[in-house]
Amino acid sequence: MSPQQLQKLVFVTGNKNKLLEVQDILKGTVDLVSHSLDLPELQGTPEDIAAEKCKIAANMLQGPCITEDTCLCYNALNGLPGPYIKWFMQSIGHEGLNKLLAGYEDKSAYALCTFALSKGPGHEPIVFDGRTPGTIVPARGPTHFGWDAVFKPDGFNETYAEMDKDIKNTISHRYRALEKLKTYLATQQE
Ligand SMILES: Nc1ncnc2c1ncn2[C@H]1C[C@H](O)[C@@H](COP(=O)(O)OP(=O)(O)OP(=O)(O)O)O1
Ligand SMILES: [Mg+2]
Repeated sequence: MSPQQLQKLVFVTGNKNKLLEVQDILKGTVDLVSHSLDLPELQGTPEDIAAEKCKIAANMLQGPCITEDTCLCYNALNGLPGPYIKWFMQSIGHEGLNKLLAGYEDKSAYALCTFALSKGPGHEPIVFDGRTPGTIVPARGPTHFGWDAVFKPDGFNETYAEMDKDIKNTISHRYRALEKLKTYLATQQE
């Protein structure tokens, strides 16, 4: 596809690292414009949170946009901390995220990414999710990106933080959700 044909999308997020990853994954397929806003997030299912966040962003921008919400879900805790991972991470850190599972044999978890796309104010957002299963481990690797250091995806020995970015970006929850978004965008262009 030539650069002129690239579809333009506005990604609203307050998180620089997320933006970098999404730019990397969509490179060559979508012309991504970023808009930094810290959007309010309701409580509820990951889908509801992502959709509502996108509605608010579309209203604020008065135009089409995408937003993303990330969850880290422990199987032993029926999916919690889930969408509240940001606050857990800020309050109890990597060690606390491990200690939460101290009373459980099952250390398995999944990373869940939910993108929402709104065609503009008044349009119901469309939601795309991606999941990567893994295990919660004591922190390993650089610690600058959230909980990446405590999540070891299944089939790998490294944590997300230790992995080569090029590999992470082909197996991550974010990559998987963006594949669905890309497929949807391609059908819109036919
Ligand atoms: N790939 C990732 N690996 C590790 N941590 C992540 C990843 N993506 C996001 N995080 C962190 C950042 C946040 O602490 C939390 C997700 O909360 P979330 O509300 O989705 O992000 P955010 O508030 O930083 O940005 P946004 O403005 O898009 O909502 O998980
Ligand atoms: Mg947020």
